[in-house]
Amino acid sequence: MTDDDPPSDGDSGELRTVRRRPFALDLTRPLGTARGDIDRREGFVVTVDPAGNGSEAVGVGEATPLPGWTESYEDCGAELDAVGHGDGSDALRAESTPAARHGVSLALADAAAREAGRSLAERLANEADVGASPADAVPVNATVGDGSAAETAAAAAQAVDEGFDCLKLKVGARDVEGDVERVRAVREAVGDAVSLRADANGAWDREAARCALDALAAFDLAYVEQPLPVDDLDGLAALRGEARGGAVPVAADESVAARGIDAVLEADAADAVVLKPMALGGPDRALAAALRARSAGVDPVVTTTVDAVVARTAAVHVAAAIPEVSPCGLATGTLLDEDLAPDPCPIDDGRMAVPTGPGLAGGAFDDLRRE
Ligand SMILES: O=C(O)CCC(=O)c1ccccc1C(=O)O
Ligand SMILES: [Mg+2]
Repeated sequence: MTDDDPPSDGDSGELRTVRRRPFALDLTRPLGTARGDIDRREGFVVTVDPAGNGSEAVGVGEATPLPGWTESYEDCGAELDAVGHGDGSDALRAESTPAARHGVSLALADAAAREAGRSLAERLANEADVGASPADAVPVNATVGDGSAAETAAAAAQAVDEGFDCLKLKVGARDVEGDVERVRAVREAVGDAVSLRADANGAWDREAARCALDALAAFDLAYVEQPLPVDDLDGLAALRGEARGGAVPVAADESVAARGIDAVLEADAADAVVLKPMALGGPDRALAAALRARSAGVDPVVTTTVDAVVARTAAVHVAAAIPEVSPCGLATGTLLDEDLAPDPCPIDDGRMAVPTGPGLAGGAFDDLRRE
């Protein structure tokens, strides 16, 4: 990492100092998706010092944009620089620069939670009026990228050996028959007790999606994620009822990030919604979307955008604040070849531990907070 702080306003008597420091992390191997490979993540560690005195309550956040999902790296950095002269996340535009808002709002929430001696999950749940104590562990799925049927089945079997009982397979990067063979191979390899999801990342048109869901109905999928392009909410709503009488539930992911949770719920477009704090503008916004989905009878699932450890840990706190959350796509740390700090959320038997705090993870990110 190199130092690239924006000019500090600490001397001018401003309430807050916001700093950003760039990082770049390679994936161990590319994650194959219908929208291309993800092979490297570049972003910013964000720190805020609400008291302006370098006290214990300096908060840390992370802004790791993923073009297609969020603003560009350049726009994210520019927005963080701008807010470094302003007064925090309220000034940040969640719609146009969600990753920047994520970084700052997370750092502020971490600082506030530390100050109060609570975990981030406790603070988020309290601010959102959840009315239940956060979980101390959350169920997670393993994420399996595109590959041949044999490669996919081998990766799936390995994940099950490691204790996962829910797997998410990337589909849509090859033709529908190829994906059906992959899902068949996985189901044969892991047996009936393992929950399977498939994520098409918007690859199919309506006809291909109907074919795919008809063929995939034989394999007892928990859901197919984003089978249609982001804007086709009516298509998603229709697909839910069509395929073998609705045998394959539908989840919306890109559609939530692009159109907003309210539009997706209003259109009856999904049985489940995939919520990425980095794409939605922050942990607070992701939790709010999850609670709205819940009250509409739609199942919320929290995932990362293959973020570094700070944002990943924040997403774990978001998931922990959702009562009885379904398996979440948070087990993405092992996709990275290196990380900003050791991971404070060990996975055991398909469940990820939620750090007790204060803030994100007690002293686990002290080096990042103080650098
Ligand atoms: O949900 C998971 O298992 C991991 C996260 C994931 O798949 C993902 C990661 C980066 C960008 C997009 C996506 C996605 O869900 O489509
Ligand atoms: Mg997805």
